[in-house]
Amino acid sequence: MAAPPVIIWEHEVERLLHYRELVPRLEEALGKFSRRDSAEVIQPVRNIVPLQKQNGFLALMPAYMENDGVLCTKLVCFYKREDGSTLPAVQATVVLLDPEYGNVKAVIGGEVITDMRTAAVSAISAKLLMRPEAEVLAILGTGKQALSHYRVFTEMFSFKEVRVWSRTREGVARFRHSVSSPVTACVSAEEAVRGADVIVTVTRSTEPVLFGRWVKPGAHVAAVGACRPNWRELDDGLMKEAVVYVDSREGAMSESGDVILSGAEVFAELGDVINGTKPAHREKKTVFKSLGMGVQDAVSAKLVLDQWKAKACQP
Ligand SMILES: NC(=O)C1=CN([C@@H]2O[C@H](COP(=O)(O)OP(=O)(O)OC[C@H]3O[C@@H](n4cnc5c(N)ncnc54)[C@H](O)[C@@H]3O)[C@@H](O)[C@H]2O)C=CC1
Ligand SMILES: O=C(O)C1=NCCCC1
Repeated sequence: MAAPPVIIWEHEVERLLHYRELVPRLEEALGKFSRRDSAEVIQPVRNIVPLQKQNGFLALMPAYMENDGVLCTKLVCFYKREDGSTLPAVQATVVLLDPEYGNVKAVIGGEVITDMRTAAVSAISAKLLMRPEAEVLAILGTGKQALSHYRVFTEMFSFKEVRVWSRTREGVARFRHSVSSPVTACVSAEEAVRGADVIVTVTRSTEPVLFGRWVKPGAHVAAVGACRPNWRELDDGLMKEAVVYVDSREGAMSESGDVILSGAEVFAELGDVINGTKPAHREKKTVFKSLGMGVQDAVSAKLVLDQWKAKACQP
């Protein structure tokens, strides 16, 4: 009989997961995904169940990495909550299975994984697509993703200034209290992004919050919110003039309102740039449209379980 599953909750994940180990694994996984070799990665576009009454969605995100022996699925609910709601915008659990027997090996809290892997992938997009001389980072939104993005971007790069904007003063105040270094609080999204080299959009908005006319030539945008086909964070102007990169083409074509409604062409997946099959247009305006992928959760969860086992074995 298989051993009972290990259960690893959020505070433990927070202790075990570090960007220095996570980022290279995600980069490798993105590259493998874009090779479309079914012995390396099988990851269908996620199944979505609408939760009409609760104004939300349940997404089922399976992934199988045969050569790595990783079989995983995330169950994630996300909601279109109003500001001030005490309920979370995203709730997730990750399940790791043994591909040989099909038994569950581990049940892992999925919120820290979701926050950290999403931010780490945006940071990978910046590493590949921002100009080397980038000095100013702007973050639109001040929730959980804003915080994880701030953490990994300031760990991986040396920005001279970090600007933040939120619709509410309280949002900015809370954010400033949660971070270790000074940030510039901006009263409008336009003020935050004018002249910025890298812009991260991490809002729950369903309408554009970032407009191409505000974005300077050569800037890189990592767009993380707006994960439904009728939701937007970016306007048509930005989508059409930028070179657009995505995590998964299939995901973007079925879920991204910014891609679908603007009619913008998807130039490449991040994995194509990692594999050297498509160029990184650092000199142009670039958009990385993030939607999130099962393989990102799979490698993150495997890392958590490996670290947990290593720590559990220590005397
Ligand atoms: N691409 C990906 O892999 C992932 C995307 N997401 C998405 O990222 C977004 C942010 O997630 P969290 O930080 O966890 O949420 P959160 O609730 O912690 O923060 C959301 C932020 O958006 C702001 N906001 C809400 N409505 C707005 C509007 N109409 N205009 C401007 N700002 C608005 C809030 O004030 C808050 O600062 C969500 O849309 C979520 O679905 C979340 C996880 C993974
Ligand atoms: O990949 C994920 O995890 C999510 N993507 C979009 C919405 C919330 C969670």
